[in-house]
Amino acid sequence: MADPILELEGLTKVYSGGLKALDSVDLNIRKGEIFALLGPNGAGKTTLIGAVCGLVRPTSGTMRAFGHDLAKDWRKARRRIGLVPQELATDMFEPVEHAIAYSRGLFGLPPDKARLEEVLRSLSLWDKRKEQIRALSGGMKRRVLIAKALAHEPDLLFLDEPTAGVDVELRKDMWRQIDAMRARGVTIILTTHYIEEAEEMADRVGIINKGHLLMVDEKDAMMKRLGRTEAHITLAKPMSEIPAIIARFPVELEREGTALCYRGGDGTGKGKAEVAELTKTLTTAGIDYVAIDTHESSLEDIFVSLLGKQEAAV
Ligand SMILES: Nc1ncnc2c1ncn2[C@@H]1O[C@H](COP(=O)(O)OP(=O)(O)OP(=O)(O)O)[C@@H](O)[C@H]1O
Repeated sequence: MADPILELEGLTKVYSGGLKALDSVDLNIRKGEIFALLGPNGAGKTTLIGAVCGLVRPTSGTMRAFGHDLAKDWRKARRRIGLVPQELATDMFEPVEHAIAYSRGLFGLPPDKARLEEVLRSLSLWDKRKEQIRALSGGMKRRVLIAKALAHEPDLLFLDEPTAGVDVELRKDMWRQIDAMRARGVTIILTTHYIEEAEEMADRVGIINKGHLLMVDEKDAMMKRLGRTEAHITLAKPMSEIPAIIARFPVELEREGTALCYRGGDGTGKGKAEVAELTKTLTTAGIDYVAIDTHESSLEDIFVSLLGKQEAAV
């Protein structure tokens, strides 16, 4: 793999109560990518981030970041890693700019006014810099969290559920921020429940459930490999069997012969073209239909179907 900046091998975490939150996770993160870790509640996302950021002690496995073994050389690597946690654990009475300058200081970096201004401006916090954090809206507090993580100029940034509970406007704004960070060369790992978010922004996606990393792939390849087109064609008259003229299409009769269901394609638009051909064939054969409902599968469908398969396998 080109330039892995984070390498996890066999990463396992068993909490003291015996719960296995991570089960032998292998993962390489490439320089400059946006990697989305998708998984339901309790999948192990926060535990994985915590392990890399030194907040959770792994039970076994190895972690290397920027070529340093995190178990031995943690400090050197940690300087280059930023974390935007889910919740603000900071002094709410502090003015915004102090909180951010302090975060930078924690990493032993000298104060840098220009950098502070740049971070504040890029997150639209400049006008709020003198305000106490507690006086800010929820969305603005989120921005403070990001600003704190950016203050020490990390090369690898973890965002744990960056947009959970924020409104649509702010979510879009956050996406833009994340894009801008990537443009500056920051590698980004984000966890999310919002599949839309992964679909919109990520280069690669990892799906995790019950501590198992079920799949890691380029987002586009995943969509192509697992994407499907589904079309429901409501017929003018019910059928008792599939006519030979359309037997070559992947169709089934549904709703007591009143609808034809096409399931095929590969997430590249091939399915849509095939549905168009199917309807043309029906028309030519004099088979009337009254409605067509087409659905291209999304990352969400892929996610739900993968998790369903895992449930079935347990
Ligand atoms: N300190 C802890 N002690 C014991 N169990 C824990 C601890 N922290 C997390 N867990 C458990 O480990 C599992 C994974 O939790 P984790 O927070 O990593 O999941 P997550 O994917 O981040 O979930 P969410 O999306 O809800 O934040 C869960 O079953 C959780 O209850």
